[in-house]
Amino acid sequence: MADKKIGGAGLRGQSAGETALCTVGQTGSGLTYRGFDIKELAEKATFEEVAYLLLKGKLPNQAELDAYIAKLKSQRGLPAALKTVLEQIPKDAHPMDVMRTGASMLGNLETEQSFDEQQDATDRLVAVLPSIICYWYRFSHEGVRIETETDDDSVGAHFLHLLRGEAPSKLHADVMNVSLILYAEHEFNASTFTARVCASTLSDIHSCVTGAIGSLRGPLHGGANEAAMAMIEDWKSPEEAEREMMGKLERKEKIMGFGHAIYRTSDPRNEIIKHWSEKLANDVGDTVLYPVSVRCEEVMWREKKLFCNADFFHASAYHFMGIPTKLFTPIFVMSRVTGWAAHVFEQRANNRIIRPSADYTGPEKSEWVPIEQRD
Ligand SMILES: CC(=O)SCCNC(=O)CCNC(=O)[C@H](O)C(C)(C)COP(=O)(O)OP(=O)(O)OC[C@H]1O[C@@H](n2cnc3c(N)ncnc32)[C@H](O)[C@@H]1OP(=O)(O)O
Ligand SMILES: O=C([O-])CC(=O)C(=O)O
Repeated sequence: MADKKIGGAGLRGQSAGETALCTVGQTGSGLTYRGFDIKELAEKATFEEVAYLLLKGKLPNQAELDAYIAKLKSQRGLPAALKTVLEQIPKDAHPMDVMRTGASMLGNLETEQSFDEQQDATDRLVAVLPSIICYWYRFSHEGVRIETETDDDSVGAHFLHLLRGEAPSKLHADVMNVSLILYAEHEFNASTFTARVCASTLSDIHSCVTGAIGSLRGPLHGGANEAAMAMIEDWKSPEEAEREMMGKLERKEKIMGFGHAIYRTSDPRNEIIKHWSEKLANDVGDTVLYPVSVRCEEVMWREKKLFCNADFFHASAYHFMGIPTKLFTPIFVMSRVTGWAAHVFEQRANNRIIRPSADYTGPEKSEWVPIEQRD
């Protein structure tokens, strides 16, 4: 891993623009949002403060934060036409596809008419994405049409409340808060880059976010938390986990939740979410899933010097809170929408259409053959 070749495939190691939002791996394994270390934010901030920091450029004072939270709380309702669309989506649809459709439909109903509306359009998205996924989930799985307004101040507690029909415990609300902070922003990752490419054509914010959701969905990116859970959920002991992991490595399978395009020795988010996963394991009296996860981490480091990324211990943490596996990646969306939008604002403020070149590998000259003479 240490002598990884930079450049070439995947644009790795190449700068594709400037950002004042985030540094990834600059100080070894560090992560900062607008200069604030992720560890400090995870310990001291609320997700709403972090969202404000990313979107509005500074930490809010108390009055600003109160007003921001009040605004988000007032915008959780779903337009009737959006509810109708969500009710058409089948139960077996992937929730990320529901998020994608929800963001896109909102763009039809509440179109961003000018870039002056970008902050308001983003606040609306942050407020309403939990409503979109929970409305669809509860309707398709339980046949109920839920009210999407709650009294919870935080996005995380609000999401759990909608999902379960009751306010969460303080522990669960705290874990959601940290989780949303950890997932909020990560420089030029694939989904954010998607959003910036879309923004560079001067497209609307809903198109940028809809495209970004599509990029986040894949198992090499945000979908890894769900894929990691699918892998570990059947393993009944650390010994079984070790055997299975060794088999996967021998077969040269990719193991989801490990490795990173930028970090080389660790992902700073892992230590934080792992700590919360352990707390939740103790809370629910788990003696299997957490030790299995820890063994996976040990085996991957021992065998391949590959480390857990942000997604791996998110799997067990969400599972301990009773969140259905297929809703894991939509939670990532609820958080990362703040980073995506902040990058869209940045792109718009200093825009040039993103249009790289390609190295051509096709034929030099092709002969035209009339259709009736073709093989
Ligand atoms: C929030 C996030 O999006 S974090 C990322 C979430 N994604 C995952 O967890 C999916 C699993 N991980 C991966 O597929 C990769 O590590 C990625 C996509 C994250 C990064 O990809 P790259 O930058 O191409 O990885 P990198 O160049 O460091 O890989 C080096 C070698 O390690 C291998 N490797 C990297 N990750 C893994 C893994 N999880 N399991 C097995 N082997 C791996 C690669 O196959 C490569 O081997 P090779 O040179 O023989 O092909
Ligand atoms: O930066 C990346 O490539 C992926 C990642 O960890 C993230 O988007 O949070």
